[in-house]
Amino acid sequence: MKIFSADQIRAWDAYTISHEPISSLDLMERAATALTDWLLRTGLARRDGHILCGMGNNGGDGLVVARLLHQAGYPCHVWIVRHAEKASADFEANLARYRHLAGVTWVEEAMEIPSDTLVIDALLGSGLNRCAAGPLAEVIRAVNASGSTVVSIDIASGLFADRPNQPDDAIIEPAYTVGFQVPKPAFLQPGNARFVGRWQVLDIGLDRRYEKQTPASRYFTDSQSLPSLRNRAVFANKGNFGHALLIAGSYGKVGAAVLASRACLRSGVGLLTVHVPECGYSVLQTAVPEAMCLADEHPKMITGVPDLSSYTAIGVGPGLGKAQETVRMLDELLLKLGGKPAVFDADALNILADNPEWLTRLPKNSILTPHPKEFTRLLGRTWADDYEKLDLLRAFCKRYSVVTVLKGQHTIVATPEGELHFNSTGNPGMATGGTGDVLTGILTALLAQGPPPADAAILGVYRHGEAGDRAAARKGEPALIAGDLPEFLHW
Ligand SMILES: NC(=O)C1=CN([C@@H]2O[C@H](COP(=O)(O)OP(=O)(O)OC[C@H]3O[C@@H](n4cnc5c(N)ncnc54)[C@H](O)[C@@H]3O)[C@@H](O)[C@H]2O)[C@@H](O)CC1
Ligand SMILES: Nc1ncnc2c1ncn2[C@@H]1O[C@H](COP(=O)(O)OP(=O)(O)O)[C@@H](O)[C@H]1O
Ligand SMILES: [K+]
Repeated sequence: MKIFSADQIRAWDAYTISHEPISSLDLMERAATALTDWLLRTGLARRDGHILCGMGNNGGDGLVVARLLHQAGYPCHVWIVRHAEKASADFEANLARYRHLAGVTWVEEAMEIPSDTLVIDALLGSGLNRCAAGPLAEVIRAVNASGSTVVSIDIASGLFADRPNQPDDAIIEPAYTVGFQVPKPAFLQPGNARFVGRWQVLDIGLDRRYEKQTPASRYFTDSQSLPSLRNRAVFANKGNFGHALLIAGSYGKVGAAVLASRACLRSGVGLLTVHVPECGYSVLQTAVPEAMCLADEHPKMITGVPDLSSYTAIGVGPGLGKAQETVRMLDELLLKLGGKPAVFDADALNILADNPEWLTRLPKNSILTPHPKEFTRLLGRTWADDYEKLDLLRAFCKRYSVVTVLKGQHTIVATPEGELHFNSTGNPGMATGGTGDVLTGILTALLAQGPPPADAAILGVYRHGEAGDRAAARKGEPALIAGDLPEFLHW
């Protein structure tokens, strides 16, 4: 699914209005009807709730929701904050319609909000063009202080859809954000967690032709937009699915090699060889009998690179450590890789960060899988906000011609062409040691089977999160451990 900017979404509304065709008033009715149905379906609707409206179309949505809830037997208090000289036409039309049913209260300062009620936030939507100030800011702060359950329509009032806010901006902190059609960039930024809550988007029937014909550089990966794994032909043999080599583990961290290996084998690879320090040999042969094992001559760390000619993809990094001998091994690996597809993770990334001049030696389209800390090390700097992080990520991928998987809640797959793919699966239960090693195993297996690296990364990241979601559903988030993930992979 494409992710559009606030301007593009506005243009999409306009396209639908002129091509369906539908009046803007009827489109507002459709959006607010979908939202009211959601409130009724989830059981959040209640009598005596508070609906807070601004004077734009977001406020117009609020007035339609007020009317529909009233008609459904849930009359609410409607407050309108006077923040402008003039209201939007659709707001005015819906104010007139609502007034047939009940009154509204205009305010120019914060009102009393009870602590145990439902607040529907329709103050400001995607039309926000400066930070909320004056009475709007007062009302926003009063809502946040009330402790009520807040549902924001379209986006939390005060939150910019596609650019950073300042730390002191007045922004609603909702329990839920209910947006329309597609997620807004703001929903996906870790720094906005407080201002988004649990979010979802409702289909309001915006014209699909606009989505098809409008270019985007940001995507949301859901089950509908996944690259697929090649079908396994009936007469296939193991030679058809690649031979992966994992280079992983050091004394005390052989588990990382085991986790990556199990995940690799559960991701369709034909053959797997794992290169571990000598101390990991019997561990690996016992824990993962399906894998072949090469023992390094060093008892505790990996110091050498095997002959790479028979491998179709290489994964390096989990549990490696950063001993001098291992640093030399990575240098040798970069020399020997040629153009082979490869995944670099964990200490392989930390070694690259210590030797940034090696980044230009990475094979084109290599996959790098840093978490944010590792990414700051690779960059040699940090970022001022989530949006700058995305700019830096794009520039990094372009400069080194690599695919970068920036891990987190919505893991981002960034391509050398400048596309950003935000993942939709995964949960906080996965914030536990070793889940990244599992991802490396998955990605190495997929690369070995030959798809374009960006597709392998998008698909692998999605399935990794999905396995985490299945594991969490079965065991509960706190009980989830990395070893569960390979068992819950399903292709
Ligand atoms: N017909 C349509 O195009 C649809 C629009 N929809 C709703 O329309 C909303 C966007 O409507 P608008 O473009 O009217 O935008 P808003 O409802 O966000 O209001 C913008 C108005 O407030 C002013 N404003 C912006 N920032 C302000 C600030 N900090 N302090 C005071 N005033 C400020 C603007 O100048 C403008 O007059 C969406 O968020 C969505 O809720 C939905 O009804 C779906 C269909
Ligand atoms: N809150 C979260 N929501 C979704 N996924 C998460 C969350 N926290 C962590 N993850 C996922 O778990 C994995 C953690 O990887 P990483 O930090 O490398 O762990 P490790 O180094 O212990 O293997 C990543 O794929 C990340 O996307
Ligand atoms: K809002």
